[in-house]
Amino acid sequence: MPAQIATSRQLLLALLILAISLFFPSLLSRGASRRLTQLTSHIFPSPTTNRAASSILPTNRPLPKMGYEKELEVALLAVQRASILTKTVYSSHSKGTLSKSDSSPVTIGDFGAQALIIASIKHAFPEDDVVGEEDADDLRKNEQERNLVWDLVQAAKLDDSAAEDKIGGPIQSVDDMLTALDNGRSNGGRQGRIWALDPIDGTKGFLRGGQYAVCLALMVDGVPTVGVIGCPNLPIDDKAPLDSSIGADADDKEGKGVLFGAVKGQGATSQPLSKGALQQSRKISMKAVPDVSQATFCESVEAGHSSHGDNAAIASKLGITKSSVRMDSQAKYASIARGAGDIYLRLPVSKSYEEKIWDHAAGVVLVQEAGGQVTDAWGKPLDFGIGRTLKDNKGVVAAPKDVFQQVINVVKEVLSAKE
Ligand SMILES: Nc1ncnc2c1ncn2[C@@H]1O[C@H](COP(=O)(O)O)[C@@H](OP(=O)(O)O)[C@H]1O
Ligand SMILES: [Mg+2]
Repeated sequence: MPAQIATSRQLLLALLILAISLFFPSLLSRGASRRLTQLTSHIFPSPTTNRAASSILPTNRPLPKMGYEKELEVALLAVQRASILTKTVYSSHSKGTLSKSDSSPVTIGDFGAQALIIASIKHAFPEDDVVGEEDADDLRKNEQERNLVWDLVQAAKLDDSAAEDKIGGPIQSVDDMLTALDNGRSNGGRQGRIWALDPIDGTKGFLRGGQYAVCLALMVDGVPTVGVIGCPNLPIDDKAPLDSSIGADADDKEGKGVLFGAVKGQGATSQPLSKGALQQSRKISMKAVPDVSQATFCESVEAGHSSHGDNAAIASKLGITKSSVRMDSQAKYASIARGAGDIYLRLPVSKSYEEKIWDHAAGVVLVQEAGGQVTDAWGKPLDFGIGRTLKDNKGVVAAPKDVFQQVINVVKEVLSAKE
C-alpha cells in the first residue's frame, strides 16, 4: 500500500514537471530535468532499460511479449523443419555437391532448406521479401539434383502437426519448390520487411563434418529485428565448455542440436532443436568478462574467410594466451551469445570481399540481445540496408558490451599497422 501511494505521488510529480517543461521549458533546471527522466523511466520503464539489466543477469523469467511473436514462432519452426532436412543430408555419404559461379560449394541440403524456409515465410507473411543465398537456376538445369532435393523436401516434417500447419504444411509440387527457392532473389534494401536467409551457413564445415547453422533473420527497415539460428551440431547444454574439439567431433549426435532465437528489445533464448513442438526456451546471456586476457575468442576454420594471423595478433595484444576456438558458421555468434565463448573476430583477408547480409543478420540480433555489441573491424555499425552485402563494412567484431571498446581499439591498432 505505501508503495502504491509513493508511486502515485511520483506520477503526479512527474506529470507536474512534464507540464512545466512543455509550457515553460526555461524554468526547468538541469537537475529537475534529470529527475524527470529518472522518474518517468522508473514509472514507465523502457524495453531498452530492462534489456541492459537482464542481459547481464540471466533470469528464468519468461521474456516479455512485445511484438514479433508470430514472426519469431514461424522462424523457429521453419528453421527447425529445415534442420531436419540438413541433418538427413549431413549423415548421408553423398551430399549432392555442386560448385557455384564463385566456386563456393552448394549441396542438395542448401537448396532443400532454402525452399522449405521460404515456403514457410511466404505462407505466414506473403507480402515479405526474402534475400536468400541460393536460387533455383542450377536445379532447373539439373534433373537428377532436382529430384534429390524434391525427395528431401517431401520427407522433412515436424512431428507436431499443429506446428506444421503454422508454416503451411508440405510443399505441394516441384514447381512450387522451385518458385520458393527463387523467391529469395530480393535485392534487400532500407525499407520494409525483408528476411535474410542462409539455409546452410558454413557449407564447408557441413561437408567436412564440422559445425554449420541454418540462419534466418527478419530485418525491418534495414535493422535486424528477429534472429533465429539452428545449430544441429552444437551441444544442447549452454554451459558446455567451448574448446577446439567443438568443430571436429560433430559425428557424436548425443546431446546435440540447439535452436536459438532473439527479438530486438526482448532478449535471446535457446532450446533443444528436436523434431517435436517448440520447447520451453531458456534465456541466454553473454558471460561477464572482468579480465579480457581470460576471454575465449572464436574465429572461422577457413583461413580464407578471416585472417588467422591478424586475429592472433589482436588476441596477443589483449593478453589472451588461450588458443582460439575455430568453428564454421554463425555457431560462433550463438556460442558467444550463450557465454560459452566471449569474443568473435572476423578480420578481412581480402580488401575486395563484401560480407553477405545472410552470414550475419541473425547472429547480430542474438549477440545484441544477449548483452553484446557487434560492429565491423573499424568499429562502424554494420549496415544491413544497402543490399545483399555489407558493402560499407569490412570484417566483423563481436564482444560483450563491457569489453567491446577495449577490443575494438586493439583491432584498429592492428589494422592501422597494416595500412
Ligand atoms: N573471402 C571470404 N571472406 C569472408 N567470408 C567469406 C569469404 N568467402 C566466403 N565467405 C563466407 O563465409 C561464410 C562462412 O563463414 P565461416 O567461415 O564463419 O564459417 C560462407 O557462408 P556459406 O558457408 O553459407 O557459403 C561465405 O558466405
Ligand atoms: Mg553463409
